[in-house]
Amino acid sequence: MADIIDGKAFAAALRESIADGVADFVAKAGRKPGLAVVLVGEDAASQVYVRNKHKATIAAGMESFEYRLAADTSQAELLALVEALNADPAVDGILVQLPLPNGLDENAVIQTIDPDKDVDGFTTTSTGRLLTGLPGFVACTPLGCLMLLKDRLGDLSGKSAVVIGRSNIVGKPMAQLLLRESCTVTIAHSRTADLPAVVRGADIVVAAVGRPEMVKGDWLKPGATVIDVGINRVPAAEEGKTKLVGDVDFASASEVAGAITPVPGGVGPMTIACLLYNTLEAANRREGIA
Ligand SMILES: Nc1nc2c(c(=O)[nH]1)N[C@@H](CN(C=O)c1ccc(C(=O)N[C@@H](CCC(=O)O)C(=O)O)cc1)CN2
Ligand SMILES: [Mg+2]
Repeated sequence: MADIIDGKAFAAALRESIADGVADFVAKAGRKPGLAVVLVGEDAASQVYVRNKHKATIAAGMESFEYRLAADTSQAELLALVEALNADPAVDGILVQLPLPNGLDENAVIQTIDPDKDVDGFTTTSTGRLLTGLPGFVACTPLGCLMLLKDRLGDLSGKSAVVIGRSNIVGKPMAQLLLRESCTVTIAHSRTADLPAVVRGADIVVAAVGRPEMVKGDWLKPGATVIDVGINRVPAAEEGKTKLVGDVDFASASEVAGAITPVPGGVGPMTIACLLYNTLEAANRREGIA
C-alpha cells in the first residue's frame, strides 16, 4: 500500500512557519504584509475559497483586503481596481479569483497586475521568469505540488516525471518547475497516444486534467509518487449526495504507487498555504528584506 502524502498537515506546518516569518517582517518593516483578494460574482466554490483565503491570511498575521464585486462589474471597473491596488503601498500581493464571470477578459485583468505583486504567478512576466530561471512568483498549486514532492523524495534530479494536463495555471508551470529540478519531463494531454504507457514510465506522476478518477493503478510504475491535482465533484453512492474525487483512481493507484496525495486533503490545502508564502515573499522583496 502506498504512503499517504498528507498535504493538509504539510500546509498547516507551512502556515505556522509563514506566521513566524510574518512576525519577523512586522518587526523589521513596522507594518503587516497585505494581500488583496478580488472576487467578482457569485460562484459558490469561489466564495468558499476566498473566505478561506481571508481566514488564513488573518491567521498568519497579515492584512487581508477583500473586494467583492457584482457579477455585472464592467471590464473597465475591474481594471481600475487592479490599477489602484498596484499603486497601494499597503498591498504586497494581488489575487483575482478565477474563474471570472462571462464577459470579462480574464487575461487582460491578470496582465494588469503588477508582476511584483503577482502572488498567483499568472502574469506572463511571472511565467517568463519561471521559464528562464529568474526569481519570480510561481503559481500556488504547482508550487505546493513541488514542495510535497521534495519533502517526499528529496533531490528530484534525473527522475522521470509525467505531467498530465497542459493548463497555464497548473500543467505548464508544473512541468517547468520539474525541469528546473532536473527531472526528465513529459507533458501529456488529451491527444497523447497510449497515455497509460507514457505514465507507466514515470517515477513522478502529476495528474491535472479535470477528469474524475482517470489515472488507474495499472497505468503506474510500481513505487511511483503520485500527485493528484484534480478536484472533481461527482455523485456519491447515497442518492442526492456528492463527493470529491481526484483525477486518479485512488483505490487502484494506492495499491501500486509508493506514495500518493488524497483528495481532499492533498494538494488543495497547499494552494492557500503557498499563496501566503508568495505574499510574505512579495512583502519582503518590496521592503528589501532578505
Ligand atoms: N486566482 C486563483 N483562482 C483560482 C485558483 C488559484 O490558485 N488562484 N485555484 C483554484 C481554486 N482554489 C483557490 O483559489 C482552491 C481550490 C481548492 C482548495 C482546497 O483546499 N481544496 C480542498 C477541498 C475543498 C472542498 O471540499 O471543496 C482539498 O483539495 O482538500 C483550495 C483552493 C481555482 N481558482
Ligand atoms: Mg511559531
